[in-house]
Amino acid sequence: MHDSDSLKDYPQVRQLAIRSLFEIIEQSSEGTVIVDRQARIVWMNERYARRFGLPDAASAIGQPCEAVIPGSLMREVVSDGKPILLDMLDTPNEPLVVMRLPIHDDQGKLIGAIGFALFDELRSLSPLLKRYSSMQQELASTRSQLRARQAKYTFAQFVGTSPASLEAKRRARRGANSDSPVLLLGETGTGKELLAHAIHAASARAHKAFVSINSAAIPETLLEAEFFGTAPGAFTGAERKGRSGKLQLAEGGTLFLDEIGDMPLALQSKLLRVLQEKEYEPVGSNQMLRSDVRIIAATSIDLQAAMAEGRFRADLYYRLNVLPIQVPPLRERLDDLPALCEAILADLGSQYELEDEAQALLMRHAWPGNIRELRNVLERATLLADQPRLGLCDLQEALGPLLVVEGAPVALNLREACEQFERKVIVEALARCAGNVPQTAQSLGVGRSTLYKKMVALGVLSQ
Ligand SMILES: Nc1ncnc2c1ncn2[C@@H]1O[C@H](COP(=O)(O)OP(=O)(O)OP(=O)(O)O)[C@@H](O)[C@H]1O
Repeated sequence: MHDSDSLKDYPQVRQLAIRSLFEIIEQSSEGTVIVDRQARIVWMNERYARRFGLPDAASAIGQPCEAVIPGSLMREVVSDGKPILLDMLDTPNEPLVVMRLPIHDDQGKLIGAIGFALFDELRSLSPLLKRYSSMQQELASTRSQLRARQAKYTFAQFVGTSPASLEAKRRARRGANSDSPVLLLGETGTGKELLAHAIHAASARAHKAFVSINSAAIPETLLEAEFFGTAPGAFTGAERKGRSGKLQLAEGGTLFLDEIGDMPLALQSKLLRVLQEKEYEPVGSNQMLRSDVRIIAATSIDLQAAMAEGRFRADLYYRLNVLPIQVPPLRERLDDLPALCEAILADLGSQYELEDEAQALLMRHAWPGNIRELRNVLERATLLADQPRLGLCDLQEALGPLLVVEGAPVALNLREACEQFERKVIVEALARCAGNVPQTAQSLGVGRSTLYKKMVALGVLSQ
């Protein structure tokens, strides 16, 4: 009889094929396991048992499959009866390529499932596995980057129930519900950045990135590349490969432009184009990229004055000024001070408390550095104090010279009154010049070193 004759009896051939298939896969696979209808292991080969740290296959019998094979989906197969022809099973060593098939009895009733771990013998799958593991790595790094770029604050962290605070919060919430630009205006340390985070966190873009760029902190020559990124080959050395700009990192999310008033004019024109056309070119590229970002800008300088002096483009100002939010200085919302102190002290360590006289002293200070200054003062007081109850002396020491808030009832002698007036003039001029001392000195008509000396003497600048 020819070999081919034995292939004519189809049912017989089918049985042989089934047996051969089972034997070949069973022998060449990394492991085989059979479970019953309850997903309990009824058989396992020795190799597979050892892979999962068992001394022998017999010790697996009767155990739920997941107890032996973490992440096993055999239970899914016995519950819905559907095969999983190709899947990846993560194991502590390497991922396995697995195949899971339901087992039916002669009447077609589902009685269990068989799983094969195909790995070593399927070398042709190694490019696939490589790709899978590099995709896993990429996914993990994208996830961690996104986590790092998520909003750090929510509205709940903006402490304050004074009318001025509630109004700023109300407008910010309105900003969160729209996609239009938001312009946060207010002195340094008033909580503009906190509100920008909170707006993003409450917006529809919350699951995407929140990216900040501070125009005052980055040298002008680097700002454009930082903003738009660079094309491959645009630079030599480390930058040769090209780099994503903040706009690209914020794609789909929110771009926070801190100290927008310090943005160079050339960059202002390019930003305007992004806002209007929603496209930009990375540095050294001639390819336009589409951009979908929500802009929140903040400044502590007077943008109207900057416009009048030609330092800020009027068209950009009008484009950004869709929803202006004035964040009030602390001296105009001293009602918020007790709650702010409590929140900050709780953040610094739950044991600290302020005595009444200490609180009263803080209520008299004008807080040119606003809540940032309050935080620093309280932090300093907790470091200097010997006990958790912070008294008047602790706060006097931490605060330094008091800058008395206008209108506060206080008896001053002539020298103190003159000093207070000088301090007020200097602090206001500094605020107008965004803290730039040479510019402030010029505007006050005094020399730079004279101004520095006065600032130290008056406690505007610590020594
Ligand atoms: N209403 C508030 N409640 C609680 N903490 C606040 C509040 N406002 C500001 N802070 C805290 O004060 C500090 C300064 O706030 P933030 O950086 O948001 O100010 P800013 O206006 O952006 O300052 P700058 O203009 O100098 O960048 C931060 O530690 C912030 O968490």
